[in-house]
Amino acid sequence: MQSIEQISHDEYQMTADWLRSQTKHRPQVAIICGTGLGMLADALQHQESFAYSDIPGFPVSTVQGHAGRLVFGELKGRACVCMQGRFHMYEGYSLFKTTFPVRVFKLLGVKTLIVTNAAGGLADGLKTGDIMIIKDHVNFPGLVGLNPLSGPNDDKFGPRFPPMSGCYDKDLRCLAMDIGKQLGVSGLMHEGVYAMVGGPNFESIAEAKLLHRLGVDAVGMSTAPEVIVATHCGLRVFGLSLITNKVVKSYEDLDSANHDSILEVGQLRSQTVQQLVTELVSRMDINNTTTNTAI
Ligand SMILES: O=P(O)(O)O[C@H]1O[C@H](CO)[C@@H](O)[C@H]1O
Ligand SMILES: Nc1nc2[nH]cnc2c(=O)[nH]1
Repeated sequence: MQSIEQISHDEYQMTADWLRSQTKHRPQVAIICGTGLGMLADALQHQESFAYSDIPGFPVSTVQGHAGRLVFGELKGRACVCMQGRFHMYEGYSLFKTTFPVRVFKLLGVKTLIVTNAAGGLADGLKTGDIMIIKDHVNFPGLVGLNPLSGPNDDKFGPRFPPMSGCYDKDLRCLAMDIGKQLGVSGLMHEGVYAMVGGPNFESIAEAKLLHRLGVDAVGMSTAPEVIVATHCGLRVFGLSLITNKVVKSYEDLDSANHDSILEVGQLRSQTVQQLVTELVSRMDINNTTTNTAI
């Protein structure tokens, strides 16, 4: 079990207040950039950015490909905040710390969270470079009690037992698929189930076969805790995985996953993912939220 080193409401509030005092931007959409996808923030106009190390209470990024900056700005006139770098359990952070920014975003007035990640493809139909819109997740750490909502519930954020069915907003998933068609990239686009594992090692072949048999389409080491915390506090969520590698599922396959080529695939698809997210933000119903009631 994780140690329950809970973060108080006041600590989230203090970080949100500090950010409010430093920038005039009032974001309605937050975007978390996955490994190799930090360029999503480059599309923001009228940027103001803060190194994580300068933000009170924020953890710092330790993974290559995660710049460690919070970037405020606008996408087609819509106020956004972008995390250029996320926090992972395998870095040694508690799940409360890995998800810390999500509650800060809620306190800043964000209504929609867009999560992106690099993931290994397990489904036969997924190729390297494909984009998988996340329709659901399996939170493996959560199944054994490692959950960012463990410990006393903070009712100011949401209920003790939040439902997770429907946590990836259906309207946004449909809109993303339509945008993919209009951008001429529907051949790259799929919908599927993402599984979070703890990492930092990539899967053994037996683990890969197991995940595949369980119905997992893509696997990574992030995202599910952020989505759980966002859903708990009533944020609408959209998620996408860039398939950066095919997970090795056969003892005859001599290939193996590595972080450098994962970063390269991010680079290769940067423009497409950027266009997709920009269009999604500009065309989403900005005032629509989930039915989950919270502050
Ligand atoms: O999930 P993101 O942060 O996109 O990164 C994925 O890629 C990294 C491994 O190369 C791991 O951190 C994994 O989770
Ligand atoms: N666990 C895991 N995470 C990844 N992130 C990017 N690719 C992979 C992968 O194959 N497995």
